[in-house]
Amino acid sequence: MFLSALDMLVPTHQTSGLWRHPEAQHAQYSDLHFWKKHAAMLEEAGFDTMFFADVSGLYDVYEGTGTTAIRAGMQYPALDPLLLISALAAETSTIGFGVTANVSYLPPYLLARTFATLDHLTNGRVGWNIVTGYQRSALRNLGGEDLLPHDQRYDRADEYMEVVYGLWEASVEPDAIIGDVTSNTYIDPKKVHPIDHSGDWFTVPGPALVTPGPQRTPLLFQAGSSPRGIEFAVKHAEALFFSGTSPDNVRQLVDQVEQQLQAARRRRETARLITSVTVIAAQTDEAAYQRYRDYSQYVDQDAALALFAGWTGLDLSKYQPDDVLQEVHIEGNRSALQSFTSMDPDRAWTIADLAAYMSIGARGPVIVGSGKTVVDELERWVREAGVDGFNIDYALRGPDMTAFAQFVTPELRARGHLGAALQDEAHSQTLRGRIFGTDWLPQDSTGGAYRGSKRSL
Ligand SMILES: Cc1cc2nc3c(=O)[nH]c(=O)nc-3n(C[C@H](O)[C@H](O)[C@H](O)COP(=O)(O)O)c2cc1C
Repeated sequence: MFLSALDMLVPTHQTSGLWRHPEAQHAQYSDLHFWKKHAAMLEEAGFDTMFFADVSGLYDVYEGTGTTAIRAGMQYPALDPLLLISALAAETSTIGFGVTANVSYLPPYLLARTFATLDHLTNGRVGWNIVTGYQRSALRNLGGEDLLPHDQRYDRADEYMEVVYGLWEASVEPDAIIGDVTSNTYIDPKKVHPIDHSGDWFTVPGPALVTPGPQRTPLLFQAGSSPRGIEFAVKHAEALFFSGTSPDNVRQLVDQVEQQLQAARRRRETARLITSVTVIAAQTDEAAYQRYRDYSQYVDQDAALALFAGWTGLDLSKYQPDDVLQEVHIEGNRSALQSFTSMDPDRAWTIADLAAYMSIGARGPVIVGSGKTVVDELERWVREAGVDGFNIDYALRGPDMTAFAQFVTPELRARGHLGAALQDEAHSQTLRGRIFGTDWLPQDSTGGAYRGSKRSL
């Protein structure tokens, strides 16, 4: 079972208001010592990856201002997760690091350099969560006016991928460094190639600034599940993240992905389908429910609505609590809206329902119980939704993940769901190697096909 620990370098990621809980250590998000200990604990507990979300703007749609998000520490302040990864790599040896970086804000040449650098420094343990963004607030601060229309963002992202594949797969040959003292040649210039990319959105001659790391292309994650988002994911992603309120809800996405994989002649085993769940675990079911009830006293529903408003672009402050959320055309995060509308056709979600649901764990379910109860429920999700694993979210950052390690992973291990790859010492220790058994993108993947398409300087 693929196990990822979801987090973000912010005081409040998805569960709102709990920074006020007596056990909360809300300053942890900017504390390197906390992250180092946390990474080591998650690795020991058998997690495949830490997964860092990121946004580059303020959630300022709710009431037309960012006040609620700022007050609540709702994904604000947001530190840059890319800068944390080397320190965590030094503290760990097998866990991977999925990091979000946005193609709408960072030029592909620089993003390719940053991830190639991290691939070297982590010894091949970095992954990239490819996002196109949904916040106007971010773009306004980067010299832009407005987001591109939803589907066009993915068109541009497709071309972005051509550029980075060129830089990672086709620019510098892995054996370019020859270090030949006799001929005074550190790098063989014949093995360094321009990419000469010139397209609708980008002109990048190359060559890449960094030699390929152990994975060349970092493991590719993607989480958009609108129809265009799924099309993009099937073309590029190796780990696909979903979020949905029920196994039926997520099953619809899994079915769409599986059909499209088949249509693209891509084998199902080349993708890992992962859904988000918030877990509140304890020694017994009763103790876990006690924690859940305790947490519920602290939630901040306005902050939850500010998050949803920022995702979708819908200012929910203008609705009445009894108004039913409708599927409308939006240019923001379509899968967030569809989770509570078209993907859940048997239920009419009011704004009050949404606020209550979103307050703990945002779009995903909350699983509460002992290790046995939690693993029973995770197994049910695997059976009914058809997913390969989970992005584990928390309500309280430190205590809930520690409880997961203490109560849930021993049960997962006992049932044979964890740890096989880690015990195989002969196995490659890159992230892709551990998940798929191969360090580089397969040659028949979209990115792998770029390998060997060399040009001369
Ligand atoms: C588990 C998960 C994590 C995500 N993390 C981020 C993130 O860190 N930054 C971001 O901009 N979008 C993030 N998203 C949003 C998606 O990348 C995407 O923008 C969103 O689902 C809208 O895409 P769609 O309209 O194609 O559905 C995440 C989504 C999911 C399900």
